[in-house]
Amino acid sequence: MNFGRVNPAQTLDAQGITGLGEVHYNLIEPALVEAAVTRGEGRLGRGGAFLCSTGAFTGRSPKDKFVVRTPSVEDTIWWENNAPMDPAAFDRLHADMLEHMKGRTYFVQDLFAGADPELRLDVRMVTELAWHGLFIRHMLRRPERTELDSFVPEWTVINCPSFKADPARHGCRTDTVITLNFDKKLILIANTEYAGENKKSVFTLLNYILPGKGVMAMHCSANHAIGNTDDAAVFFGLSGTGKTTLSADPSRTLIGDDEHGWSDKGTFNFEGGCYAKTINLSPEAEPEIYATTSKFATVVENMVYNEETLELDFDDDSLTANTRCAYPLEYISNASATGMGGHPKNVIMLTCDAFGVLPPIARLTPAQAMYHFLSGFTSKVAGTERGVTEPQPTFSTCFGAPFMPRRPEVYGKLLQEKITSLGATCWLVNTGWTGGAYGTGKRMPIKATRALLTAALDGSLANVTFRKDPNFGFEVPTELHGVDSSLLDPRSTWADPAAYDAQAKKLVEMFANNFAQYVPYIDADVKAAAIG
Ligand SMILES: Nc1ncnc2c1ncn2[C@@H]1O[C@H](COP(=O)(O)OP(=O)(O)O)[C@@H](O)[C@H]1O
Ligand SMILES: C=C(OP(=O)(O)O)C(=O)O
Repeated sequence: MNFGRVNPAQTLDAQGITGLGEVHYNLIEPALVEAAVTRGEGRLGRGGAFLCSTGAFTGRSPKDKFVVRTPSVEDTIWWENNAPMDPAAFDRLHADMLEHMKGRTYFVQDLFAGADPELRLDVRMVTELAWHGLFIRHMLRRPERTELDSFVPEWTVINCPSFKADPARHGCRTDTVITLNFDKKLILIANTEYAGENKKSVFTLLNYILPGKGVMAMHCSANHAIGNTDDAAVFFGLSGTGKTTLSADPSRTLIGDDEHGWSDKGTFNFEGGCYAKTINLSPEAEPEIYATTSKFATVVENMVYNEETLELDFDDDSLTANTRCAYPLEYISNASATGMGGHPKNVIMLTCDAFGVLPPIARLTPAQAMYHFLSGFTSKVAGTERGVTEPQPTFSTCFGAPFMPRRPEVYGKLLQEKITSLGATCWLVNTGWTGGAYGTGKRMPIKATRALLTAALDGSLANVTFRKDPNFGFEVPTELHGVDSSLLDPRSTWADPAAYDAQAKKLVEMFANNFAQYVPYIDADVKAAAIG
């Protein structure tokens, strides 16, 4: 065994995981890159980035996710998105995985999940792939080397892509499984190489634990004004809607790109790194993210590259449209050193509207914000979810349904309390289509989205004229210097305004049908803000 830095009383043997071959504890980046290359998991790219392809397993599927039906969580889990698994089936899966793991090499990373020392979770990630170890070392928060001597993992995640589950024996739906057991404080991941599962499983866990402590857990990015942590903003959004792109704003300090908590003290990142989409990434529109793809140890996942020159092809989606790079936060020049900010002054909900109906930005009342938060109207974009090859309109509650194990109203009420008591301004931002639906219109120009967000965050947008939208009831700016005014009125961007009206009417009906499920659980003001 190769004992790297680890508390000797906390080896895997001490945790009852015995019989493995080599175990590498807490290797640092150069050693992980070397191990991954030596083991043939991928190759060194430009600048020392690590290039890997995960073949068939390039995305997530909601079918893979489970929470074990234990008495401690049964009444509080939202089974719809996290299917129940029988504890006995979990035990069989655990035993079979450990048997399969015998004699094989594993990589252990002991990490913190949560920048706030009072709320963080000490997590041990056990990965079969060296590059998964590298990925999660970028993505979670790295303890100081000295802190490892006393590190005691509270939760353990075992990720073994070479193990295939058996639905009949393990109580799952396919041979891929991601399952959380709150009694055993153990997460098992099998038969997927998608690196995103490593981070999203820990996210799901925190999304369960933190609301129990009165802390709002959010699928959002966050930043704050330079030199003023109190001027913070959060950007909710399902995968591919622009959390990473829009939070990496050179005029603001980046807190994080994907997972945050909102406590009595303010905002804090769960993570220590970013996981950006790289499909069609351009150095002009996103220079900082582009630059990370050739930095040392950045994990470049599923991108096609020239075998000789190692040049990355940003436009090639032949492996998947879910091409990614994972890098530590400090690779973005103006990232926060603490991962913490004040209470958000602005709450932004990013929606990728594939119908091309919603305006590029709208101001919401707190009740409208709650309505849109619970509705979560957006699109699944190509690639992240297996089988989704073009934008697929969806209502993903809390803008992150796959990761929210409690009932949506739990998150909704926490958010509503914070928005109303702290007086945050709320916005809905369409980063999806304009000028027509997907197929006829075009994607909202990033430049326009950025200009509108800059004006919303610096307060100047509040000074322009707003109109009330006849379909959705929210307020829409009619002009902003530097943004083509016609973009602000989506109806005028369509070649056929009558077709716009018909599509808007359909969307209003979709909102109403979807929202019926929340009506029994919500307050009168949110009911009054309902559309349709
Ligand atoms: N108007 C827009 N706003 C934000 N992103 C856009 C826009 N138009 C196109 N994009 C693209 O959409 C993708 C957004 O991905 P990303 O920011 O990683 O999403 P998330 O972090 O929410 O998963 C990027 O590839 C970005 O280039
Ligand atoms: C990593 C994912 O999402 P995001 O793009 O929001 O980070 C995911 O959904 O697998």
